[in-house]
Amino acid sequence: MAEPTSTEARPTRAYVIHPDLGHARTQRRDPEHALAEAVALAHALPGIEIVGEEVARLREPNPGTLFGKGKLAEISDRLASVEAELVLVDGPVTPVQQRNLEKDWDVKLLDRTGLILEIFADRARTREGVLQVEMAALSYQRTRLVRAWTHLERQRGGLGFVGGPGETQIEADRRAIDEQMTRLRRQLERVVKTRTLHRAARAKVPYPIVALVGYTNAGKSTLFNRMTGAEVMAKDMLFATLDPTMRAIRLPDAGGGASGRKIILSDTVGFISDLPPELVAAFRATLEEVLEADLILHVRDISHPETEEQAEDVAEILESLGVDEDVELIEVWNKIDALSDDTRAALRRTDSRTEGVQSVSALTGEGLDDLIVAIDTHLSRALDEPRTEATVRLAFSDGRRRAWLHEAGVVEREEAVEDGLVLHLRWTARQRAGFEALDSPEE
Ligand SMILES: Nc1nc2c(ncn2[C@@H]2O[C@H](COP(=O)(O)OP(=O)(O)OP(=O)(O)O)[C@@H](O)[C@H]2O)c(=O)[nH]1
Ligand SMILES: [Mg+2]
Repeated sequence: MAEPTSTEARPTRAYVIHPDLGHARTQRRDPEHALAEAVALAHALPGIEIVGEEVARLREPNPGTLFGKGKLAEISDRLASVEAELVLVDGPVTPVQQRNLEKDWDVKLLDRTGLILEIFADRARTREGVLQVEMAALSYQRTRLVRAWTHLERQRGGLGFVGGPGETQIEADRRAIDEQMTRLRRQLERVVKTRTLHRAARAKVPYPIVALVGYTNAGKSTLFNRMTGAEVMAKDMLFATLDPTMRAIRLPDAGGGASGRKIILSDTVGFISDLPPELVAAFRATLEEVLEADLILHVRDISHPETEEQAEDVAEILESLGVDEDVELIEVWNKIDALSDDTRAALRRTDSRTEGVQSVSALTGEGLDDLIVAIDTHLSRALDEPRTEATVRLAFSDGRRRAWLHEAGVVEREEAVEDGLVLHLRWTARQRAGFEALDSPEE
């Protein structure tokens, strides 16, 4: 095994492989996109230089070496020619396969779970986040005591908690891990208890909670920053946000639209496909805020080629977290600035026809006024605010105020009369005040 000759902070040369099992399992995703996502994941790890990447097709995983003989040699040559030190395999690798591949290729190897754990370990900020990553890492490591992935740890002092046990004392190590997990679990319980107290204190603040959720890199933090003026890290890096960040804000007055309602906005960790099961469980509590949200904003990167698949993944995870189907939810179609004019115009049409969809650009601010009106409307519904009926008469030319009422979702019925439109409404006092604050059209 090639040991680094010194501890200088030069980046680790990493090679990314996405094993494509083809028809061996139902493949929803284009393997090239999966590889691109794996490379993006790898970039999220500090101190890494990607020196190569490939989709490696295999008909059936070999139990001993994952890849068959020919493939093994082929990849080995490529690894040698780029002098790779670390191989990231975007999929599950058994401990035995890992050991054999490391020996055969003379590299360190991380599988997908190991990689995500490394990233989580690097990103965790709060006490609870750190403890959860430690728990997840330990339970993962317990199953593969053949060898710990000590390479990165040595490089940058990360993941010290997994300790890199040697291969000689597996039994003792297992016991030590169990003890450590028990300790962590106790600490975690204490932290969660404290947090519950905090939450109880916050519950007295009568602001509704609005949670931003979505696939990683969808633009949640960027939107959060736009809306709060805060500088939560927004990076073109997966998992830029690990622990939820919450901030109380007053909804801005969107051109006479929204009400100045106070809300708590919560930014959360991004989702990814095939989140390792250990992590789903471990991060459930991190996403607990989502369970308490009065309104969920599902932020989507609508410019991403696999935006539909990503949305399905998010829906699945929300369901597995126990988010109720009748929780109010707005789909925020983000990054419309990155679309062609035609696609964008088409989206805007769909959006204005579809309840619960708002297209925006968190980057340019386009569409945010409408989003704020929609948040207000959805919240008033979620909070079950009392509504009254009203009728409003508008001139045919008053398209703006008519659009506002439709956007706010308060129109029950519309009829044309001789000199304009009569709109029958059901609205809350807040919505009424918002409408009355709109400028009247020039007569
Ligand atoms: N073109 C374009 N890029 C955007 C927009 N919103 C966000 N981005 C970019 O997308 C990348 C990811 O944005 P983030 O806000 O960090 O995404 P996130 O959803 O918080 O990601 P995680 O925290 O990793 O889950 C950054 O490079 C942003 O600048 C947008 O409306 N248009
Ligand atoms: Mg973020």
